[in-house]
Amino acid sequence: MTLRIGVIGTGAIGRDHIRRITNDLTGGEIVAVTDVNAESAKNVVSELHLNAKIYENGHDVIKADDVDAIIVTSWGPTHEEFVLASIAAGKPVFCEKPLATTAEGCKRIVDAEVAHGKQLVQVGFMRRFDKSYRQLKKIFDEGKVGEALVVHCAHRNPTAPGFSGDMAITDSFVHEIDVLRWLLDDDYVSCQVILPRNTRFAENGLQDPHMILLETKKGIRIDTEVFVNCKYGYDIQCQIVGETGIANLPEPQSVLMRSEAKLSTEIYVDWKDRFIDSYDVELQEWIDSTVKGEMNGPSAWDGYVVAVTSDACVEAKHSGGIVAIELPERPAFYDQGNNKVLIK
Ligand SMILES: NC(=O)c1ccc[n+]([C@@H]2O[C@H](COP(=O)([O-])OP(=O)(O)OC[C@H]3O[C@@H](n4cnc5c(N)ncnc54)[C@H](O)[C@@H]3O)[C@@H](O)[C@H]2O)c1
Ligand SMILES: O[C@H]1[C@H](O)[C@@H](O)[C@H](O)[C@@H](O)[C@H]1O
Repeated sequence: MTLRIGVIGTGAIGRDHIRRITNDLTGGEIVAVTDVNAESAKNVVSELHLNAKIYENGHDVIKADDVDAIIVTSWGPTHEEFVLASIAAGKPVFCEKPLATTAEGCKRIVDAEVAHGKQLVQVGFMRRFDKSYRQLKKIFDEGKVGEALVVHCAHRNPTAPGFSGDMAITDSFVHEIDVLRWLLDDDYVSCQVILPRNTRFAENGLQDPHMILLETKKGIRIDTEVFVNCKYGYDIQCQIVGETGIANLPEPQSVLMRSEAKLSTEIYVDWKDRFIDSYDVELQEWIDSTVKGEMNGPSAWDGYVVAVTSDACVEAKHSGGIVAIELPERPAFYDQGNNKVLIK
């Protein structure tokens, strides 16, 4: 069976997902697209040679009889509305992060999904599908470094065009919030944000870098340097310090060069290149599981937890204090074990 997919938002990542589903993946076909910028939707259809209908708006895509599942890749503030409409229509929906821009919005989605009675929502936290994170999780789960005590991370972008306010937390650090609780099988209880000396390359009054500290239920301490104008490249680091050893996130594979009196390897500069395989795996698994009527990726509950944690980090940044992270009890609905990504 081919999954007939409607895409809402044909900007950077929407177009990229359409391209991979059309050219690289199997089992899915883009049959409907829309964008508030009609020209963008038209260009995607013609440039990628899609056999897809262009709709006036997202709600018409969701309602279309020949659309089995939805991908939401519009701007963050529009996600909640389209995800709620997809649940109301009983259609599976893959929503890029953020699930909603507020924790309350994410909770409304969780409540709607629970009331619907079947998991329909997957959130686009692609690091869980990254080969290197999966290798790290496998080593950790096999007990090769013992129980985790401390985790050191870095999230570095070369530049941050369009960033303002707290986006280093709400747009970038959200990936660590998601992937670390998945990696460690734990949840957060508190956070603190330390503001180091600012780089002269930070624009629009941005603070850069941030040092973000998280404490988990099991007592693991996590420190992350989020540095979005680091200049030298796109660099994601993660090191688990365990009771019996240390496990590092593998570096992306790259040719080791001896040239001009230097031993060197390249560093990616674009997150799209660093995570290209992860997006492929993420969407292939989403298509495959959706066709089987399952939902295996990051759930609406995971999207909600990220939003609550990210709000707490923003509060901690502005207050300078340690902020408690409080979550309601996870609904039993999400305990069914079908929202765990299987490790390959
Ligand atoms: N998982 C990741 O690593 C990752 C990476 C990049 C972006 N994202 C997320 O994906 C989303 C899109 O990001 P982007 O970089 O593609 O942005 P973008 O601005 O390039 O594209 C967004 C598109 O949505 C369209 N749009 C906005 N409102 C709409 C509406 N109501 N209906 C239809 N179309 C609408 C815009 O016209 C634009 O073409 C963001 O939420 C972003 O955080 C996730
Ligand atoms: O910091 C960037 C992240 O590393 C990417 O994965 C994208 O989410 C991008 O939107 C962020 O700006």
